[in-house]
Amino acid sequence: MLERIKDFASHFFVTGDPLIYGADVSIGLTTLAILFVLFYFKKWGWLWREWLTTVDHKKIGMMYLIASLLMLFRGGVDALLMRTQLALPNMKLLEADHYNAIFTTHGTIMILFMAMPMMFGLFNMVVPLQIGARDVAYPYLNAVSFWMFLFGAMLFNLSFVIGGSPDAGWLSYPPLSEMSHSPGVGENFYLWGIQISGIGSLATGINFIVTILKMRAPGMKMMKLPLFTWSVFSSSVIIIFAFPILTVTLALLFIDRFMGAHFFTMDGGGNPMMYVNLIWMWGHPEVYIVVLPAFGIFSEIVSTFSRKRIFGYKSMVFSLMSISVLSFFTWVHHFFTMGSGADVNVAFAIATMAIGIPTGAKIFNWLFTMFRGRIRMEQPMMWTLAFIPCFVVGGATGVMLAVAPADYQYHNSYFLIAHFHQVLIGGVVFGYLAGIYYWWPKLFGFKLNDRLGKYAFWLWNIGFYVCFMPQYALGFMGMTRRVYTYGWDMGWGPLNLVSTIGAFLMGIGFVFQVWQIAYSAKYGERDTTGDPWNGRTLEWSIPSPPPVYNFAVVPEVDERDPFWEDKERRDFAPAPLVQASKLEAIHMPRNSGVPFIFSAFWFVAGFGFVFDWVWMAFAGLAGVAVTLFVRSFQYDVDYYIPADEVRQIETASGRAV
Ligand code: HEA
Ligand code: HEM
Ligand SMILES: [Cu+2]
Repeated sequence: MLERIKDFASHFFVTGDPLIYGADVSIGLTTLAILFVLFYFKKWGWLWREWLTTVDHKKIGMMYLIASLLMLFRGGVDALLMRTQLALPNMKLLEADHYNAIFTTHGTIMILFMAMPMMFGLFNMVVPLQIGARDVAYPYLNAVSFWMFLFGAMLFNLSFVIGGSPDAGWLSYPPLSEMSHSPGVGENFYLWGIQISGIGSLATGINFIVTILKMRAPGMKMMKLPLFTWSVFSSSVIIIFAFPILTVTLALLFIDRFMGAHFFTMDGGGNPMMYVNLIWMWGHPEVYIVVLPAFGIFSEIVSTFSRKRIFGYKSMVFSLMSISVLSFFTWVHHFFTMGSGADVNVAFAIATMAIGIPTGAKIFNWLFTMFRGRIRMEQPMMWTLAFIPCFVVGGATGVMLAVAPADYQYHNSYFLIAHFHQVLIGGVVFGYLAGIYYWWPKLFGFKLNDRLGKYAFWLWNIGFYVCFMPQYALGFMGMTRRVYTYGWDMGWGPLNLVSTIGAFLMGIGFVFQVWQIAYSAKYGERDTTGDPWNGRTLEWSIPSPPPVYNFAVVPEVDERDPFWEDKERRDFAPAPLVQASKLEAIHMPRNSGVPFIFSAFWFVAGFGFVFDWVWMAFAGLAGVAVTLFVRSFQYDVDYYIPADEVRQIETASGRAV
């Protein structure tokens, strides 16, 4: 036992880097402060009843949002550390090893623990409201998904405090990620953190497909769905086909590492190229998983703020679905240079370029929607307008990369780094931010302050171009990705300095947004109407924030943009009130603590596997089994909100008499 404790303690002192000690101490102090507040104000019961056991899609959505903003902060600090190190030649801020760890955690966190949960947050906050449902199809599974994500993310982040971070890149190619080259525990944290949260993502994909197919309000045919909901559907379709590949790939790598198998090592008959193929069969679709919902958000916003129906609805749906199919046929473009041969490369190059066609169709549809519209420049619309040119340039450089012979030149250079940040920031981050600004008043009941938002907007936008445009040039000048420093003689100094300045501008933009949220919570304009933007879809027909059951009476739908059509029919006069006596009791899912405990046991099991403590891993797995067993005997999983209570809530919000 003593040996074990010593072994464990040694993990705290692996690197001897003052930066890490500093961060460890501040994490420790913050944790203590949070615990102190919870004890002091006796908030444990509240936390457990209202949040940890909730199955309400709105609350789960908010928790995803908070977690993803924290992860954006961590990923952003990583980014600024790297940019500071690269600002000048021969900088001494980070060691080579430390730099490797930072780009690995930055990339992994930004895609898997920032973009994915922010996206799931938006799915949860919006989809049931848009389709006139009272929750998702499987509210309990939804809670399982969230806690699996959160515990997976915590496990991954824990690597920073105990044991050392993974450092083999965000996709962890073997042989570098094999035991022979990465004997530390960092890779194990990577494998288990992603594995646990990945199961949650898969379950979310299934949940939303069923929700969209089965929970729509009467009359809402598939071709009448709001486009955001369509984009969630297309993204979920990719999830259910792509995430199982990830799960299997990481499991095989774990078996290599844990049991000395040879799936991906040359000795013993394995093949690292197999890993590269498998991981990109998930990795490429993954980038469309995160960008399609952003496209859906832009469609809603463009139409609302141009006060017009979306141009080309059917082609929008068709392009979403064709991108989700095409996204499975392009993965080889990530390794054109790894010897597939000219014929294979050509096939994948053409498939890759083909994605430009449906994407282009969407861009033109947005432009045509705005054409002759009465455009209102509110915050969501500003981010949408900023997205269009940014994404077109980022997409066009993607098409340049897709030219296989030319990719021999661009591959793994800063040209590539600039391409993917341009589509990820200009597309995904701008899109989700637009969505957050748009739906914030619905969920929280107040608007986010305009003035602070505009500062943030301009800082992000100017910062973006200042940061990433020079990187295209640096790529041509021969600067490769994943280098931790360079000499004066390379001539890369000035452009790198400019790039770093841009990165800090974006960082300041983020600070403004945090301030904006805090400020608006106190002083923000309250939304008393439920329809702050003159919206078109069902979520705007109910109060902000919506009552637990969302819709007191499930709406009947007969056309697209149902709420808008309804408003037009009554010439924008106030909606007629419901007769309180007609309101009925509402059937709802009951809260449960099992998803939290179940996922916590996965965390314990993952932690055990990370340190090779088999006793702990099996204890965790036993806990998982026991919670499943207990759950299977819980029959009391739902309840009715009495009609009287529904009447009370609806009369109080002025919707019923
Ligand atoms: C949200 C994320 C996202 C998105 C949307 C895209 C979109 C695209 N990407 Fe990108 N890509 C990444 C994220 C993304 N990518 C990441 C993270 C990597 C690197 C991973 C790593 O190595 O670590 C990468 C790497 C990458 C490579 C590998 C290069 C290399 O390693 O050497 C290639 C090569 O083909 C490529 C191509 C494309 C193409 C053709 C598109 C297309 O979908 C773009 C389509 C859009 C347009 C074309 C613009 C709009 C269209 C019009 C206005 C119509 C008219 C235009 C034409 C017909 C050309 N990407
Ligand atoms: C604030 C803006 C950002 C800055 C300044 C930034 C900066 C960087 C830097 C310096 C690198 C390492 C380059 C290298 O040495 O190879 C990098 C890599 C990466 N970034 Fe970002 N980034 C930002 C935002 C994002 C976002 C929002 C995402 C995803 C949604 C993202 C995803 C990635 C990925 C996947 C990698 C590759 C990691 C790897 O090579 O393993 N970044 N970024
Ligand atoms: Cu790709």
